[in-house]
Amino acid sequence: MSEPLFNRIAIIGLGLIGGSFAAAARENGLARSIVAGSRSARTLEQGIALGVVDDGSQDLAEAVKGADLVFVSTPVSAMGKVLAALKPGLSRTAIVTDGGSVKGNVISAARQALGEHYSRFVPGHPIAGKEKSGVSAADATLYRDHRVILTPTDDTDPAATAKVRAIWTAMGAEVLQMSPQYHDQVLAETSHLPHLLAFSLVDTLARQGDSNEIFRYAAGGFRDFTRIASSDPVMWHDIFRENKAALLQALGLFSDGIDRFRDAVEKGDSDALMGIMTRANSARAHFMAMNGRTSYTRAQLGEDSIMTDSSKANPTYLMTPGGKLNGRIRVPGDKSMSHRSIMLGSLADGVTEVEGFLEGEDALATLQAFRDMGVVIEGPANGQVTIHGVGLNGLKAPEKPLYMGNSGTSMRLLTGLLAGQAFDVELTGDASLSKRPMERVAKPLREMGAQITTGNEGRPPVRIRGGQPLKAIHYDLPMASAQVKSAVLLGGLYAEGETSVTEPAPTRDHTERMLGGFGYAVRRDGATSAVNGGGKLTACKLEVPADISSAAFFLVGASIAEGSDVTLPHVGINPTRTGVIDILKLMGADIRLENQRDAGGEPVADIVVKSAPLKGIVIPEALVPLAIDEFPAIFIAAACAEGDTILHGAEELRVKESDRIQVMADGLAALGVDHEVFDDGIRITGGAFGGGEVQSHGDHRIAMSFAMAALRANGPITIHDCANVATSFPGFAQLAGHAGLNLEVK
Ligand SMILES: O=C(O)C1=C[C@@H](OP(=O)(O)O)[C@@H](O)[C@H](O)C1
Ligand SMILES: C=C(OP(=O)(O)O)C(=O)O
Repeated sequence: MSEPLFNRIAIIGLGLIGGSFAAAARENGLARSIVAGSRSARTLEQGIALGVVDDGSQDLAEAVKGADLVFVSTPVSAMGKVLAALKPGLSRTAIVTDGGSVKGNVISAARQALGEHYSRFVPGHPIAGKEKSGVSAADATLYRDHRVILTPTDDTDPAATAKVRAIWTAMGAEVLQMSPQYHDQVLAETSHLPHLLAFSLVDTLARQGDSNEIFRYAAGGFRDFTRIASSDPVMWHDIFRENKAALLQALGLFSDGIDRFRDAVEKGDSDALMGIMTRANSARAHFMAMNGRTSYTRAQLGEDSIMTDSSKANPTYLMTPGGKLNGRIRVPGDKSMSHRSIMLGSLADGVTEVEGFLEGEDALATLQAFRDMGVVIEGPANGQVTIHGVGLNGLKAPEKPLYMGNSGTSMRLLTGLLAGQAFDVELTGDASLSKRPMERVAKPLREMGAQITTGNEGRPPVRIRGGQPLKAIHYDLPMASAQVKSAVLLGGLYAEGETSVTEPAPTRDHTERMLGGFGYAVRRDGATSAVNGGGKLTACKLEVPADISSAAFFLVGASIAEGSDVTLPHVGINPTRTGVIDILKLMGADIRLENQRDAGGEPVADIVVKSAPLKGIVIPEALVPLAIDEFPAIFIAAACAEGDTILHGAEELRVKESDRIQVMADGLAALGVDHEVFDDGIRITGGAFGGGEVQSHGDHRIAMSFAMAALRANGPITIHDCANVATSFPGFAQLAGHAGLNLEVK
């Protein structure tokens, strides 16, 4: 047996929290002996009788003698006195920690009471509890899969913090670390305020003369809202007093919110009412997703700064080799079009209805940004979104920076669109987006008169100074980028005169087509597109087809896995997006387009793919921009083809969510695929390959591409860091599993 973490643990205050800590320590073999200190002889007797602790003392200094860990779980208001009382018994090296729900005041009390021993005090707060209280309710599993927040200060000994972290982790808890101030603020907003409101609502209604009548009719809403008003008044009395400053601040925020709501009700302002409630709906959906550890809003909500155990938030794909793909696979809506539907719908006059919207995190980041700028957007529900457009000049200044998550398209297109607004705005993103180049859009927009600054080396954050008159320019795009083209055209909506852009090679033209769909004239002349500023967009109905970039994984998977036969219905086959089909066909793939039709100005088809022997090719450079997002998947096809596949002219791949040339090369190397990296591309020699461990570097397309590689690998493939698959393809694992891929999400 391994050594227990502690020799002797003393629990001071043997209620539900202390008793459960003792029970969990015992069950997990974390101490040789466990004793308790409590003023109540009865509690001690009970604890010993239940087998939760071995021994106990009413004298707290006596109780902690010989303990190398002391866990104090008395009410927060008593903490100072309790610590002073136990201090004389503390051994020099003993670590003291607590379970109080307020940290600032507890820390001040501990600093005073413990004196020179303060550096061994590790403030903590397990976020767990249940309706029952007292040691008789002690539960060895209470902390399993719950969060525990530690708030060490600069004076706290890091070794002591590490040991306290270790014991909580051993009890199955997820340990987070943050500053005491942040803890008190977050808890005031998310726990103390709701408790106060529940107590207050019940009390307010109970005071009314006919309260019995009211409660008789109290329905689910009342019960749900006020359940926590049954909590222990003594404990909450303590918390409200001890966390006064943060609670008052949270109450202030809340009363501002209530005033806004009241105002909207009074005026019968439907837009304002719908705005508040649709934002609340989506925020709550994000919270729930966040707790399921999937949402881009983790960072937006400050969680990145408090998450220390990110592995739990980030799934790994465990791929069993072999298998084939079969059936009808409906992949989610087109990402590029989903972004633009929100942008143009918001700027239109009237109500735009969208069907087939991609409920992935990138498109949701765009949607949230427009909500933050005052646009009322209902949904998404089952791909349906209703956008109450505010007109070209109706956006409002957001209250905080707009968070674009992982999405380059959101940040670049919004930079263009926001360059001509009357207000200042800042755009931020996650770790990957924060490394991507933004000067490519800032530069032409500055030429138009915009005031834009970018961060270090031209990366995010992007800060835009409002109120700058824009003038039209002609811009020759230095690289084939639909995002830069779109940013300039969207800026052009606000510029005086005709803004035109010429591209070096055709790139996706959804901005041009969709502007047309909203009744905004776009002049198109060969490689040049142009708009006149000052026009108007008119709301419309939009149908977003399935995303060919998501379909691409199945085009490759079905091509490489013998016996596959897949139909991908209703996929967008806009000619500026079909490079992947052309490339795979050149390699020998069996791909047919059936039922070709027009859906709201975009061509769509059902794509039928059957497995076929592939051969290596030199990829025509003209096809590169038309397949720019599909190269990770195409590289997997190349690894399964006979002979060499050679790609040049694809340096843009290095500035996507990851450096897609290098990251794919690293993954191919892990599987033993022969290849050679070029600055602007790669050579891949196809053949048999094995399993291995692949890092996706948080890049959705890398993760999904290597998932398909498993169909032909000779060993299992483990793909790390797959959370961002949800940016473009929520539900990928399930859908692919259904089609025949052997994928386990861990
Ligand atoms: O305009 C768009 O919707 C996109 C353009 C492309 O980016 P670049 O413009 O950087 O090539 C593409 O990679 C991205 O996924 C979506
Ligand atoms: C490059 C991509 O997206 P974005 O630039 O919007 O992050 C992509 O989806 O592959």
